[in-house]
Amino acid sequence: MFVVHVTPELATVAKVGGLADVVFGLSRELAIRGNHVEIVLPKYASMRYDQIYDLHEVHRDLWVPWYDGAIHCSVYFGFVHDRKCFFIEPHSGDDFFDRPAIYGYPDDVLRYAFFSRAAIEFLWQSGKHPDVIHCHDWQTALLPVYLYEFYQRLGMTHPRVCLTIHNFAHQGVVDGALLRATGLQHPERFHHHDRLGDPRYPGMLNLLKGGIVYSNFVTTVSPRYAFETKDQGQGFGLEGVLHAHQIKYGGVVNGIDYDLWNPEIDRHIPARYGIETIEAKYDDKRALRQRLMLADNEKAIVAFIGRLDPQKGLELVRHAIFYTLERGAQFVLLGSSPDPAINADFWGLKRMLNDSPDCHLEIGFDEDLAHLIYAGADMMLVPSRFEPCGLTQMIALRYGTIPVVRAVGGLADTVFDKDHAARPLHERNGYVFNDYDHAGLESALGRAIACYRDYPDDFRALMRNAMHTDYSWNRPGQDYLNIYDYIRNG
Ligand SMILES: Nc1ncnc2c1ncn2[C@@H]1O[C@H](COP(=O)(O)OP(=O)(O)O[C@H]2O[C@H](CO)[C@@H](O)[C@H](O)[C@H]2O)[C@@H](O)[C@H]1O
Repeated sequence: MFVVHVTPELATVAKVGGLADVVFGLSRELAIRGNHVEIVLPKYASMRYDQIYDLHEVHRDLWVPWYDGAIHCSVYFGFVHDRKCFFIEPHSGDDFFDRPAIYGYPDDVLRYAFFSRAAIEFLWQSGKHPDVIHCHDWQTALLPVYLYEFYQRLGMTHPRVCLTIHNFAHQGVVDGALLRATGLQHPERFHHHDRLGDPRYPGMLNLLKGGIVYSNFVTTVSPRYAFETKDQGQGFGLEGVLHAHQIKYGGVVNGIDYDLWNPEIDRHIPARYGIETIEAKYDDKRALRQRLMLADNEKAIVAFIGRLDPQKGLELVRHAIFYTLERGAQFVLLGSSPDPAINADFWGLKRMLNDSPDCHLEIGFDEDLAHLIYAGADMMLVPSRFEPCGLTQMIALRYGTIPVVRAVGGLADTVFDKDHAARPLHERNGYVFNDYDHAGLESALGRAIACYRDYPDDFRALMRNAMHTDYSWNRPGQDYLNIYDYIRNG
């Protein structure tokens, strides 16, 4: 099968969050299973060019319709860790992707509306007829709209579209200027509530909604989040749309890339280990302490890695830092936010805790340090308000680092409480709490720290269970292939 992923992010070249990891891992899994896979993404000025092999121009003149004219683009090809990637570079005064960051600009919606158009125009002009075009999030949700409104008429009748929604909090809501820019000419048609009309803001258009309406299949990244978004008011206004299209909506838990996240071969950590050689994890713990100048003692290390976004439960993270220190453990945080106020808040906290030998907050994005933390920490905290899937708990499990999570979204589908889960003992792999408050958090984190200190054998057994859990791309890869088959034959 020929599959093209159209995406705003791809690890290891253009990563803001978990979406980048998913495209990276899933594309490899599909290729291993004998499919032809290509990836189309913007040519950002801010990409990690050192991670792209053999980058060269393949199309000098791609003209992409925009407003009343067209924007001249070039297309480059290169390999990102063996994945075949096409990078689209527009040449216009807008400098859509020639900017220091990936997101965070007032014209973000127009930038990605343009990218989606450029991506399908590129597929069309280069004569590619993939079986499936797999789009990701609001940034590429207009692609199926373009396909069915413009390109099908031109003879592009073969491809089917699968849209994966990694987060309903971001939908790409914009005013009618979008229609003029994109050539989607008939306002009454596209503003209609059956198409792109935003359910919450009258007169506005919603790209993600358009993607749901026009795609052949829509997934989100866990069954629990699929249920929460459709039936529990977590769809940020799109609950009704999901209901109307529920026949083509489902959840597939993400995998993690076991080549990248594997303590047995990880080159970012000083000591490699597996289930049988778990002792070596403590060399990584020492290395982590050395790197972050933490005291070397008998205490557990509790870690948090993630975007510092309200989604991640920042008040509970803050509370967890003090609670952890009070309970005689150490705390390590790695995170950053595009919001200066949130960063400033955590910088304030960092200054306040500067003298503690048991706490380190690292405010920034650091892939290498992330590996060392996954390996060196004993517990990984994920106290999210909502969490579509969550990758940090799955990576932590792989490294024998025990997740302490709130039972929402994908966290509820992947972590099972040591003491309370309705699961056989060998499948229990972490600590889980329900209520989004201090007592909830303490009920799980307190048990985890106490088990580490008072029942080391039990904790060790839990670590082994964690490392046995299979969250590779093996199963989700097959699930996506089944979806692709279903829509091709539908
Ligand atoms: N400061 C930092 N330095 C280094 N590495 C950092 C970092 N901050 C985060 N990371 C890394 O980025 C990834 C984040 O994964 P998450 O599951 O938290 O994704 P996110 O919420 O961004 O994405 C959304 O999409 C993903 C994928 O579908 C869903 O799992 C998730 O629930 C949804 O919110 C992890 O690999 C983590 O290690």
